[in-house]
Amino acid sequence: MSVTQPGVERAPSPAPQAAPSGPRDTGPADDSVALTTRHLSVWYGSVLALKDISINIPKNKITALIGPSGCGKSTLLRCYNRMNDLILGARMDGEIWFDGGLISAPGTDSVALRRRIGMVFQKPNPFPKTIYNNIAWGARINGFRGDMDDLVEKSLRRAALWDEVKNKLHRSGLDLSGGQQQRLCIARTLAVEPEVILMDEPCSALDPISTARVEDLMDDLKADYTIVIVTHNMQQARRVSDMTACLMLDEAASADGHRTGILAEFSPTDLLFTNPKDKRTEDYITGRIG
Ligand SMILES: Nc1ncnc2c1ncn2[C@@H]1O[C@H](COP(=O)(O)OP(=O)(O)OP(=O)(O)O)[C@@H](O)[C@H]1O
Repeated sequence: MSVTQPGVERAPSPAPQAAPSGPRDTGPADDSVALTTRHLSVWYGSVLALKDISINIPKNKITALIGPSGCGKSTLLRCYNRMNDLILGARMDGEIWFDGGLISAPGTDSVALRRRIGMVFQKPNPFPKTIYNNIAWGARINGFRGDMDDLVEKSLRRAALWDEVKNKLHRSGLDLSGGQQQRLCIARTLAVEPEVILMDEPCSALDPISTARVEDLMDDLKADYTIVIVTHNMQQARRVSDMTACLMLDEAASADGHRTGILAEFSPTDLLFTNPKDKRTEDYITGRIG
């Protein structure tokens, strides 16, 4: 899908976006879609980082975001749980819908949103706490009042880590290997029972065996969760994802060292890698541009 929309370089007014008027708009009614992104553009200060992105992230599938460095993959990912709000000067225009709510609108409760749309980062970042408390702490501050032992075990099992740590739950999470730490972070995310899990290059710091374990886990998790993963590894995108969005640098808009990303193509992964519709996608996946 080639995306060219006139006029989108214009920076939006810093004034808050007006809430939809009239009868409450509940967004697109398609049960197979978890997140609908319409004409999303993102600025850092006056720099347009992402231009006019429209994609539907399917429910209970894995969607990969690929593309050259600086094309805005992480920026797009962070829009889905409003992590960009934490970056001074970042702002977005356009719409993101989730479960009938316009989550891109001002006034969205980003803390509540992040409970439903969790995130796993590039570098495993367990808390400097015990394995048990890595799970329990987040659940507790999110109001969990049930059987904590049960929740810890369930989350660790779901993240395929239980057998490796069940006899050392009160050792520090930092004592685990990198791959185990990443699965602990996934377990911590699962403990809050999100609906969507965003993963920003979750395997880039891991060895091939740990990577394979996380990929197997992702495949297992998609029965219950929607997953969006940023990856530089095209083989990984091919192995794990159902849909792939290939972002590209917009040559016309990227200037003075600033980079603007656009969507080149959003297709089922097997099609994108075997029969890309867009020449830029083809050039990227065949290594002609990087
Ligand atoms: N906090 C920030 N402040 C200012 N500009 C930023 C910030 N984060 C990202 N950018 C800019 O936005 C653009 C997109 O960056 P982003 O990290 O989203 O791209 P990416 O495709 O994920 O890159 P990479 O593959 O190298 O991780 C880049 O030009 C980057 O310099």
